[in-house]
Amino acid sequence: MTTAVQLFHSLPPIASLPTATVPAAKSSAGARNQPASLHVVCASRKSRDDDYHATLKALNSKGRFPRKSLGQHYMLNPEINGQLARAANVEEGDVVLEIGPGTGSLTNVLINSGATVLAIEKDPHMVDLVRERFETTDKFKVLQEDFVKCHIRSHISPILESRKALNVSLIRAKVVSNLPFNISTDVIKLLLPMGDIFSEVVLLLQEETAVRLVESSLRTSEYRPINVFVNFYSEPEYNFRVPRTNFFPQPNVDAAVVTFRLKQAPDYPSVASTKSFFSMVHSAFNGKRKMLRRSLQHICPSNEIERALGDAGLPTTSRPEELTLDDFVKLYNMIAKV
Ligand SMILES: C[S@@+](CC[C@H](N)C(=O)[O-])C[C@H]1O[C@@H](n2cnc3c(N)ncnc32)[C@H](O)[C@@H]1O
Repeated sequence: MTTAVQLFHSLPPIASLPTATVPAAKSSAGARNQPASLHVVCASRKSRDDDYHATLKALNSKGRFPRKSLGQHYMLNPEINGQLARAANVEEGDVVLEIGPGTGSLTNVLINSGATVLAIEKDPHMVDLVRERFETTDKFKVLQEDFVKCHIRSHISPILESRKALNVSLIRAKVVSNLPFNISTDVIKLLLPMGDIFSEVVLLLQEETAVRLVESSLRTSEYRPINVFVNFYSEPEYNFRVPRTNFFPQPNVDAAVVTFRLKQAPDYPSVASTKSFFSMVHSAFNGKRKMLRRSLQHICPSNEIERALGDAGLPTTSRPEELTLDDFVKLYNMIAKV
């Protein structure tokens, strides 16, 4: 088996690594392809922390080689970790959930920003690695669990409660993570409805996913129930693109940072039942080519659906990809029998 060290010797020296491009401030989604205002040299010459060599050294100390099945693409650029922390405005006293700390490069930045970090890591070897790395601080705890299966509320709530007992005004935690791409949709579905315990969710996602979640427009084939879901529970913002050259090993795709500012329950669109609302949205998209008056016939007769669409100011021939979140809410409130 190839070890990290063998691979390391087959890789180019740091000085020849490519340049990562990161805007200094949050950009609007539309600014994605404009020239960035700050050019950051990959594996910064100033900071050797968590650069290319340090990452390989850490992996080798445990005899580990990155596993594809665990989405192990480690961040080599400390500047991007800093940008992730800044996107969530991480500051002294914050409680941050990190999914998949890996070698702890982002964790280190979060702790140095003053946060207490709860990390959930599936790979037991990486759990050992970060546990040893941060053993001298009481601002770090790692649990060896599959995030998708763990009960995150029961882990975070006691930490927030203990803060309250100390009269600290912190009410909600933040999430900052460089995620394995293959669990990102599951993570988003789990976290976005938790606006009572999380204020911001900042994720490094596959770029295509980031664009689909934040920018998908009406009347395009990319517009899906997940877009209705994301806008129901949060205000998403595309922050910046992260070229694939910043990871080890290099993935086949670029990444991007997205911030989801979570709404709290009183700010959710008013529906009698979120469960039956999203069930209606899914039914509508199941018949993608169908008009709503047909695909939602199991909820109420088509003439009533036509009337409701008309009352909502929409054509009676509307299809799901033509409805905004507000349109779906209006339609649901007129036709659902909860
Ligand atoms: C993309 S790497 C990022 C590592 C580190 N955060 C970094 O920036 O270099 C993803 C990390 O998530 C871990 N991981 C993969 N699947 C996971 C899961 N279901 N639950 C928790 N952690 C997981 C991997 O072992 C790996 O450490």
